[in-house]
Amino acid sequence: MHIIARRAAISLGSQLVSSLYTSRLSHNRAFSTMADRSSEQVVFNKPKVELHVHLDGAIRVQTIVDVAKRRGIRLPADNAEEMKKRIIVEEPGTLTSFLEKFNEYMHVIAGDREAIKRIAREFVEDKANEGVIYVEVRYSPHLLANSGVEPIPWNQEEGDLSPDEVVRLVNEGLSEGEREFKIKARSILCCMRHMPSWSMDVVELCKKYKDEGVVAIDLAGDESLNCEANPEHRRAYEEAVRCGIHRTVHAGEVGPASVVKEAVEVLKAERVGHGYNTLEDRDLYEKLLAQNMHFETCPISSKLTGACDADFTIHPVITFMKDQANYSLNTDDPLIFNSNLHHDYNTAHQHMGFTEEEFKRLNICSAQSSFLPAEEKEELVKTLSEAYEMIQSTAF
Ligand SMILES: O=c1[nH]cnc2c1ncn2[C@@H]1O[C@H](CO)[C@@H](O)[C@H]1O
Repeated sequence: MHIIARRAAISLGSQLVSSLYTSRLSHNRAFSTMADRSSEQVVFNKPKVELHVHLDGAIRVQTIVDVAKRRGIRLPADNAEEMKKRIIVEEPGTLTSFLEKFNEYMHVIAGDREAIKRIAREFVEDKANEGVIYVEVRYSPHLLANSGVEPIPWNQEEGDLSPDEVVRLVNEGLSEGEREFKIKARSILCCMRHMPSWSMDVVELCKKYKDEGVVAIDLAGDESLNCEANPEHRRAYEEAVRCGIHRTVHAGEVGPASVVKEAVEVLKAERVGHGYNTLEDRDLYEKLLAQNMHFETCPISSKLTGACDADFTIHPVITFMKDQANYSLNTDDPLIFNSNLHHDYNTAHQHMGFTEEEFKRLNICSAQSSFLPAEEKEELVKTLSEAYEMIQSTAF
């Protein structure tokens, strides 16, 4: 009964999505994520899976402006268009300079219960509008809290919103969005490379909320400054393994292949966030290909963070595609990249030679590599296969 209901929800989601779509994004839809890509073609107008996107990098600019007004927080710009100009990265830079962009707005959202729930709900709406039927969204509960976290982030005054309550609020917002927009959303909790003292807390939160939508642990942040995982991160990942918590790690985005090797061999990552520099170590790459390791790639992000060459025609994801590797296409931080998932797919199509068949294949790979329980994963794969007309749908 439960499974049928879930399945109905997913199929309804895909029907809804396809019925809403034309080959071009409507202005409203594009505006809802503040990415003015209204004239952009939609090359893959089919249900999709997204596995690597940061909640705090996927907030609507309008929401930041609204919340700042309500809370009486002064922003350097008081309208969305001006604020957007301050936040977005338009030219390739570095991962370090990109990460500084979070300083522009995180103090507005952090510590505010209504805002946190709102960004989670709106996130699901935006993903539904991009044709995503299953998404795993990640964030650091500590970076949205203002109590029970040391140091308190974003120069906030101490308040009473703990990382634990942040997770509950995000879960509520995501669940509301799921019910309203008929797609499935799960979350991944991030440890931060520069804050090893938070990592044991993060794994405890993953354990506590395992049955309420939290599916995995991640390690995010600037790997260029922290090439080797701190022992506290290692301990958190050991605990995750011990308790059956799924694991992904940002590695080989800007750091060398050795970070990927450590992620897989020491931290026991089941998926690699980005992973482009794996290609620098042929043996490692071949080993990971043989293991069917999943790479969560983010083309637009990789250009703007300077992780990869700005010339998309020589992008590492082309090698993944040619080798028929197991990888996904993702937005990473659509707010800061002024982007959306269609833009990543369009780029892959226009500059990297991606075909409709490859889009289908990589989405099936993504579903298979999701952190859903086996039964739900099977349902997701089946829903995609049917939508892609890869198997006959069987009537009950
Ligand atoms: O591309 C990325 N690489 C590494 N860290 C990132 C990236 N995008 C966002 N974050 C970091 O992850 C935190 C939790 O969501 C964000 O606050 C940001 O610091």
